Amino acid sequence: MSKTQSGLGTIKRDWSITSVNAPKSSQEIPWDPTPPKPVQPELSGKEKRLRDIQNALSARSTPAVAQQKRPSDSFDASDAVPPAKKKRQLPPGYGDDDGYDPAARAAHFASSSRSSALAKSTYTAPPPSKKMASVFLSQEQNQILKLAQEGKSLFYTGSAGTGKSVLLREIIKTLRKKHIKATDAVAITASTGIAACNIGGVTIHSFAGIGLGIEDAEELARKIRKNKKASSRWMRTKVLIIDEVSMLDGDLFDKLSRIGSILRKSIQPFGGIQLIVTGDFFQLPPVTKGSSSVKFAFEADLWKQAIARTFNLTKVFRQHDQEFVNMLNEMRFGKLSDKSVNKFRTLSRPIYYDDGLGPTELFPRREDVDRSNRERMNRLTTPMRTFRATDGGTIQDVNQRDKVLANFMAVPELSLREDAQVMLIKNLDETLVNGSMGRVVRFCDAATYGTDRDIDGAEGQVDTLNSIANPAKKPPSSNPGMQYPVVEFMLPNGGKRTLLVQPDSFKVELPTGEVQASRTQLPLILAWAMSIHKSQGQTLDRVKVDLGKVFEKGQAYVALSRATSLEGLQVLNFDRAKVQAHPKVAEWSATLETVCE
Ligand SMILES: Nc1ncnc2c1ncn2[C@@H]1O[C@H](COP(=O)(O)OP(=O)(O)OP(=O)(O)O)[C@@H](O)[C@H]1O
Repeated sequence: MSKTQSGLGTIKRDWSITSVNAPKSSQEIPWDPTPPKPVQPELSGKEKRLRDIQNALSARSTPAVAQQKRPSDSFDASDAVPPAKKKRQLPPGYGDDDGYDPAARAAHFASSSRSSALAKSTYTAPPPSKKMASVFLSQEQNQILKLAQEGKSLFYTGSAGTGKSVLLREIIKTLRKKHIKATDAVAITASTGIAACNIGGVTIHSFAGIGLGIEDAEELARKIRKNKKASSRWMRTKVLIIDEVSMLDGDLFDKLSRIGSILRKSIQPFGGIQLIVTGDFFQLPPVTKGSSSVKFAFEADLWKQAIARTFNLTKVFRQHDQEFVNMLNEMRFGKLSDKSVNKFRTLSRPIYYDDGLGPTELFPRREDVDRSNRERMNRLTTPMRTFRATDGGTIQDVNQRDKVLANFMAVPELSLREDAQVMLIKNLDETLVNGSMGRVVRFCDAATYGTDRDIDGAEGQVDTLNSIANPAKKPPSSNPGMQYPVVEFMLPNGGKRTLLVQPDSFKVELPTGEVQASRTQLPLILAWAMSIHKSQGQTLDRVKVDLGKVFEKGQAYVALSRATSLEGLQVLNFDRAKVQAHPKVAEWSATLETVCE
């Protein structure tokens, strides 16, 4: 059966509520929907999301957490074929990774001479407000935030789309505020470079100064002592945040804990540093070498000692259709019912979209991603323009720096043509966010764009990335005569918004503010295809996955759970055997009750 769908862009912000059936073993925190909103079943998913976004935007009361002014951190960066920005989709107000300060931006729009011009921006839907909307954490998210603020070491998990990343951003903001006098007190790390880029941090290896971390803890501690910067990080850190812990090796967790104890001369795990750990062990596992069997972080000897509390988020924000939520949950545990298998099989039908944007096809291997994007580009006949990144940073070793840069979403060389399907990889405001899908409609220089001389542009098309994302400063390497892509983005409400996209900066920064690696590039990637690894954390309205190519446990779950609806999901070669949960994870998750209090 084929069907035509009209345009619905990638939804970054969901405000309505869907609960997943939590495993009995999990620790549930009672919660009420905040803000309370009755579900109106007669609305379509798209209408519901639009309604909820509008409600949220017009809500008068803002929760304390959402009102907190962002610290003036300035992370950006992403990864190589990922997800990161797992990079996860963040709702409005969560632009920690883009150096965005809503207050500064609002002030700019109020005072800037450009504000009147911006008000003329052409939209096919109601023009969005320029300020980032507040996010209302659910009660369960708020409870965890409170404990983190009180200094508790904790691990929280939850199925895909339960707002782990959103909560982590809030925890980071809150803890940075708490430790405002010691800028490097909060160390933000993740198990992989891509995941680290998504939260504006560094890899746990890089934070710890352990290189590959092959030696034993004592030897590594000796090495770190000789490295002034690394040992000072260990001594000054008060909170260690570890994201995407599912990909962290259990032995490494133990080593890190022991290193902390040795360096900080404390018998406590990690030398007494508060730990905030998150991730979903049902998603991607640690990379194993050769035939060695995987050891998850929860299998580490010191896991239970280091993690005082474990929580399981249960409220799914990404999907609104309870049937789909249930199917994904069954899949997560590798226990698909016949009904769900049959339903997944029906998803092999082609889906036709009538707005020029197709699905993003998710592949396990980067070669397939590159090939697919290349093939689609080659079908276009318009002239190709190539944009090369400018790279920098304090890492002197070129190979090492390139390794870090390879985790950025922003690519070293971006070739575009008119009609190319692209994804925005920065949060700009409440409608243009990391993950927004669009199409290149033309190329134009910044001086001409939106002026009388801009004969190709419709009247009023004057939004530029510079004016939105970086009002106070010139874009990093914007060249006045240079032509940049004009992209027509799909908005969450089904409308469109056109933007001149200019270069922006991405960086990996240590807690001290040292920029290890930076890249200036257009905040766009080709989006006909993406790797499952890079898609981790994304929220996509249109997804195509061929499960025949999936080889790793957790990959199928990650890929399919990116989709916001069954209507926007095409699944080829569905095979029950491809969606098995790792037995160790399934077993461990059943013991969560005893891990939790
Ligand atoms: N409190 C909230 N209010 C509204 N929307 C939210 C909230 N928390 C999360 N979301 C939205 O839910 C979606 C998924 O959030 P997020 O990426 O944080 O989930 P996740 O648990 O990290 O998912 P995954 O494990 O798949 O990466 C995003 O679109 C996000 O904006």
